[in-house]
Amino acid sequence: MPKDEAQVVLTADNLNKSIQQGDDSHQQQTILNNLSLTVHAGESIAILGRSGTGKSTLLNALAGITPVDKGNITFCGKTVNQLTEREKTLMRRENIGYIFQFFNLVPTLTVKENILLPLQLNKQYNTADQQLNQQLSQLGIKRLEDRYPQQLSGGEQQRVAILRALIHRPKLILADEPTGSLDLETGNQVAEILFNSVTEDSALIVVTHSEEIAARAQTVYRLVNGKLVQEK
Ligand SMILES: Nc1ncnc2c1ncn2[C@@H]1O[C@H](COP(=O)(O)OP(=O)(O)OP(=O)(O)O)[C@@H](O)[C@H]1O
Repeated sequence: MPKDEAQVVLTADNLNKSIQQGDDSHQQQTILNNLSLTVHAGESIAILGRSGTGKSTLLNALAGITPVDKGNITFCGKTVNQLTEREKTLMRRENIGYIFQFFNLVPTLTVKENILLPLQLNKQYNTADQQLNQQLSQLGIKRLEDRYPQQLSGGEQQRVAILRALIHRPKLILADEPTGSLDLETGNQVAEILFNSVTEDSALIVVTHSEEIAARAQTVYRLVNGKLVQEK
């Protein structure tokens, strides 16, 4: 289906976000500058950009984690800015799979428990076990399923975080440098799983420094001076 005819999953209209620089409250750094974005169902988007330009801030804003100073975000027909914190938590839990740059695994849960957590929180019956076992094996972490996060390397934690973000088949997957801690081969396997998980009802936004990962995406933007410049 042509992109323009597909259902819209998320729109961001004229987002503005500045942060205070250092201790001087008069010095502001503009991170998002009238940034707009439309995400269609079935779409995969890569966002490139230099370190510190605000890519993680943008993902956090889209997920309703970081408030913006001005602008509107609509997700699944709801205006995110108007939701209560509780409603935003539920929205993320049910409809967003977020792969954080620093993984954010729950230290007291095993690998398998971490991955299954979204299903448990959503009171969803686990119908994904066979597929999960296959993905754990594919990513070389099946043998680690009973370990705790602190017993894993960074790259192993990253793979757990990826499977956890996908388990509840979210409408929107937000991935912040999902292959940053992985070798080339494992990174490619992860990218395969990530891009294959986009269905005609869901979408993926991946922040990456890797041109190879970006090349897999349908749409590529670069974040420059607080705005998204389309490259593909
Ligand atoms: N909690 C915070 N408080 C103050 N400034 C912050 C905070 N988080 C990020 N920043 C600043 O906001 C800017 C954007 O940071 P962000 O993490 O969004 O960039 P990024 O493009 O994701 O970087 P990287 O590619 O290095 O991960 C940076 O200048 C950073 O120092």
